[in-house]
Amino acid sequence: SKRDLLIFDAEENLAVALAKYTADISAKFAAERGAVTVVLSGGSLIYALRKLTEAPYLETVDWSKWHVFWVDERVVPKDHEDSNYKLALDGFLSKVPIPAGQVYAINDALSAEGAAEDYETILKQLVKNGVLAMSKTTGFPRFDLQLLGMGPDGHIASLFPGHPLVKENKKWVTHILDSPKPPPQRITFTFPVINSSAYVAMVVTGAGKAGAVQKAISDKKTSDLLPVEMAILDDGEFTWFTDKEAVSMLQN
Ligand SMILES: O=C1O[C@H](COP(=O)(O)O)[C@@H](O)[C@H](O)[C@H]1O
Repeated sequence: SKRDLLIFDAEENLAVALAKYTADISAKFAAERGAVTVVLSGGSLIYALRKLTEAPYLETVDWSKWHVFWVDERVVPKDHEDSNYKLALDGFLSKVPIPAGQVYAINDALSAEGAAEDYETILKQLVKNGVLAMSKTTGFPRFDLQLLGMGPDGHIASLFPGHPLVKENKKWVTHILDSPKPPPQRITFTFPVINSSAYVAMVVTGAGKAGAVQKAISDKKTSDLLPVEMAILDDGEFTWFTDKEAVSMLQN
């Protein structure tokens, strides 16, 4: 597993580089597999994807090959202000021509537990269809690219510091009823799924996240690992996309 730390002078430059990175990975998997499985988080990540909706990528990316998933979702109606689906639809998905049937939103009519089970069933069907790859070593699905953000507390997806869900090692998708960040009811991919990915971009900007970035990037590991420190890919490339503010607490 390879890890890279990219630091940009300005968020604008980060967004430009993130678009090229995503387009290159998209071209690789479209050619190799005929499908590109892309996982989105909610939060600030969606704004950072804005350059993909402009020239040249709007025309050059083969959007027809994209299959879009969420690493986590709040259990609210799809048109609710807290919905990660709505955030991505408004800021990204409505601006690129991905076939609607290849955008896998949660079933918002179900309970959190039901929605997590339903989402895992959809993933298993896509493995059977050959759209979604499986990791030969972990036995979990292997997404081509996960585009993720991190909260100031070091949480990723809806996997929060000190929460028992960070230890889930059987389910692909699980649910949480007591998220410390509202809204409380969510579904989330588990660590084995995140860590089976081929590529992960961890997109983190702003001074408010500098403490978690410092802890995550430090060589000195303590037993109280932040969720972002538990994102260790089995066989993939993990790239931090950061700005100066986010790395302002690093020593070198
Ligand atoms: O609640 C959530 O927060 C994280 C981090 O969001 P950010 O705005 O601080 O980048 C996000 O990655 C996750 O998908 C979302 O549900």
